[in-house]
Amino acid sequence: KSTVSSQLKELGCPIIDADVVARKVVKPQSPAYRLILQHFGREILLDNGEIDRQKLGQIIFSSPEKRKLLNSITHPEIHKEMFKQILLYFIKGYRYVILDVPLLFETRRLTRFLTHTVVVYCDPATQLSRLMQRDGLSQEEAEQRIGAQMPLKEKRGLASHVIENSGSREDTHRQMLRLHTKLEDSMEFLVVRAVAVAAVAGLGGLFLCTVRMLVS
Ligand SMILES: CC(C)(COP(=O)(O)OP(=O)(O)OC[C@H]1O[C@@H](n2cnc3c(N)ncnc32)[C@H](O)[C@@H]1O)[C@@H](O)C(=O)NCCC(=O)NCCS
Ligand SMILES: Nc1ncnc2c1ncn2[C@@H]1O[C@H](COP(=O)(O)OP(=O)(O)OP(=O)(O)O)[C@@H](O)[C@H]1O
Repeated sequence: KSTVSSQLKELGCPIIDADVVARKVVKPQSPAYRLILQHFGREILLDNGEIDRQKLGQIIFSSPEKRKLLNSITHPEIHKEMFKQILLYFIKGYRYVILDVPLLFETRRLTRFLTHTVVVYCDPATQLSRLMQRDGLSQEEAEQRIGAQMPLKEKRGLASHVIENSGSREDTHRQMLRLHTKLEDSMEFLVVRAVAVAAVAGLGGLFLCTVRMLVS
């Protein structure tokens, strides 16, 4: 996903990266940080008071219950922050925003606000070896992380568009350009801008409707 979203960023597309947001919402003294400490204890902290991501990762990727608990703490905060950022882009006049979200189909919370969903697919063996290489993980650690998410094959069936990324970056780039053109063509930005003005004027009830149109 990050590979494709950074290619889209180079084209000037606005991107909201859920992984970046996830790091922001657990900064020391934030509500999610406090809840994490309450439930996981101070032993998951680094000396500087920040969360030791490696330690927390070891805990949650080897226990589905703990992962569920962490998700229940972080996901509402992540989604709130993402909606804020979406609205900001909208106010700035962007016609749409691209969300880079690892657990989109697993949490299902966001999908109803989106008209287009894109899965960046690669075959399982390639996924495993790329993850091991990128994060310096053992095979077991990488399998645990992949096992904590819906299989890509299943996600592929749920997406409205698929980018096949088992091959070269150049091939992926070409597919991304084709998809970008197709999606740009499908934007109805005049309607979207009209709703944005209403939302900025404080018509709170229109917020969800605004978001739905924004990411269309
Ligand atoms: C557990 C944490 C501290 C580990 O951090 P770390 O920097 O070591 O790993 P990173 O965030 O890069 O994730 C590693 C891999 O695991 C996946 N992943 C991350 N969180 C989860 C999760 N809750 N469930 C399934 N897969 C996950 C990522 O997509 C990635 O493929 C961190 O992933 C986290 O805070 N997760 C909970 C928030 C979350 O769900 N983030 C996903 C995006 S919304
Ligand atoms: N076509 C490709 N050829 C070679 N390497 C690739 C290709 N696409 C992605 N990679 C590499 O695979 C690794 C994983 O890709 P990327 O970080 O884009 O995945 P992601 O879906 O964002 O992952 P996560 O959900 O784990 O954050 C990265 O090191 C990336 O550079």
